[in-house]
Amino acid sequence: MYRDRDKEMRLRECLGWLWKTSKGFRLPAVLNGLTGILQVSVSLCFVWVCKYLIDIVTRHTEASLYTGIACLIGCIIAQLLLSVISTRQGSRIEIRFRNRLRHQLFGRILESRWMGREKLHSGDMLNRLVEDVPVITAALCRNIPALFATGVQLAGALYFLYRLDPQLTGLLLFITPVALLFSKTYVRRMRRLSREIRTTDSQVQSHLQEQIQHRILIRTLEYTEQAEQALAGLQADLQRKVMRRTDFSIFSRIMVQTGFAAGYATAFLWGIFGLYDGSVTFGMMTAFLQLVAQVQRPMVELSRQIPAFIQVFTATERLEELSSLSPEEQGEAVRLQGRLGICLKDVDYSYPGSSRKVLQGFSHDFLPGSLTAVVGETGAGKSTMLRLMLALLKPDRGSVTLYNGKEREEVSPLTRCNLSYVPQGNTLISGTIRDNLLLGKPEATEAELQAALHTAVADFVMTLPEGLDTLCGEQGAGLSEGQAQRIAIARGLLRPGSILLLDEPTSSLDEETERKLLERLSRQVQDKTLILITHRETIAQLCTSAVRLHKEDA
Ligand SMILES: Nc1ncnc2c1ncn2[C@@H]1O[C@H](COP(=O)(O)OP(=O)(O)OP(=O)(O)O)[C@@H](O)[C@H]1O
Repeated sequence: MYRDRDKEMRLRECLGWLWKTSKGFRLPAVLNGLTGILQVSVSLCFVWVCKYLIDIVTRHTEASLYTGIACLIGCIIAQLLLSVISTRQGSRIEIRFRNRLRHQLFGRILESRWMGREKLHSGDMLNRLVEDVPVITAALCRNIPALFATGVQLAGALYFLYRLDPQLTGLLLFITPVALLFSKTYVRRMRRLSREIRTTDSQVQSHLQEQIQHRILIRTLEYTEQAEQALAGLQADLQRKVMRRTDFSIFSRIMVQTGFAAGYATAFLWGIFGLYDGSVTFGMMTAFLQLVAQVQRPMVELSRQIPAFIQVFTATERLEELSSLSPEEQGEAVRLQGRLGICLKDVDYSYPGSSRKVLQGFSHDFLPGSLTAVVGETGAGKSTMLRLMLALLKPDRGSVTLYNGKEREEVSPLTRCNLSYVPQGNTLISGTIRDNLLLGKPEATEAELQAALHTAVADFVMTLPEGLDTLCGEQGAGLSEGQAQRIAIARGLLRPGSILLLDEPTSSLDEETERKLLERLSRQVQDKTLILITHRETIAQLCTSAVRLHKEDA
């Protein structure tokens, strides 16, 4: 009982989501459906004109043969034109809808709240954007409008056939077991199989993405063979599941198509005997055969489309999960003027699902214009503290406040514009060094770029043959760790925020470069408040103050 109710609810939710998501594309899709209906009407006219012409030439009807031929040519031209219009129109709506949906979901992923850990693997998210979005858009822009046209074609052909021979129509309907495809058991089983396939497909993509991204590491760990074996295992699982669904749909389709074949044979024999005893004209016989094809084509189409429609529900569930990722607070950025301080007061924080308090009753006031070193053993909560300042995480208790001489503002995603963050490790993106720097300040001048590079002790960039236009690969490939780190610091310096957060900025630098960096930062960045995480006491001593975090604080 419960499972049924649950499923029905989910189905309704899926339809609701599809309805909401297709806003702005429903009217064009309906218009495309109408073009399809028009196409169907013309093809039924064509059948009627054929019968009419044959009846004229076999002297069963008296009328103008030339008018009939003109109508026949008219039908053929109209069919061609409508087919061109509907294909063009369909693909235009579909690509626009696909782009919009992907754009919306991409935005939602980028804006979603981060709880210290991603809910879904990035490969899985990518798989949903690449594979599930087209399933939805094809269904809404092409398959559903085509389904309406198919329904009209079926109804029209059945009506026409009924007018010619009610008994044959009844017999055809009885023989075709299309209802099988609508049965609850069929739909339920198909949905389960589709869901399993999509989940495994995501696992394959996640595996591929992760192993390709870390292929050098994989090679150095001599893990290549195992990585390939793991892929083979996942792919074998995917293949098994796909074949299970294929076998199931072949079985259902064979049942339906056997009915169709029997229907065609029945209509043919019916006509033959009718012709023999004179109750059927040649025109009627031609119409019979054409109409049976017109009834069968939509039914075969329907039986082919149903598994695709069931996949729409699986895709909807997967995309709905992306679109329901809760977004961060949206609104106008709150920028505070002048030098800023940031004050943490009685802050407690534990990551979701963990009882361990990473910070407990932590208080410190990072004064405006100060240069503070945050030191502490690994795992003491240094990076967590920066994440709280950036409002990526929210304290369980206590407050984190930004202030200047006049205003105080609790940190939120809207105050993030006041902070500039240089995370640990290599964070360069593929493109030129200039592209990377401009991420910090898109309108920065050449002089500003060079000044930032100088402060970050990254003057080496200007000595490279291509200078600022030197290309670097993903994650700064082509540069040393220490070079990439300094370019990332220069990018952070360009950002307009008044507080600069540096998470272990000197981990890949030699002592001399490290000292130079610190000197330049303290001399040339006097309008900013600097907070830097370090493991080195020598660096801490160069700062104006130091905060020490201990694991036992937890
Ligand atoms: N996303 C997360 N989910 C759950 N626990 C986490 C998460 N990130 C960090 N932790 C835990 O929180 C604690 C503090 O981590 P944090 O990264 O803040 O330490 P850290 O002092 O910056 O360490 P390090 O010097 O090694 O960078 C650690 O025990 C870590 O296991």
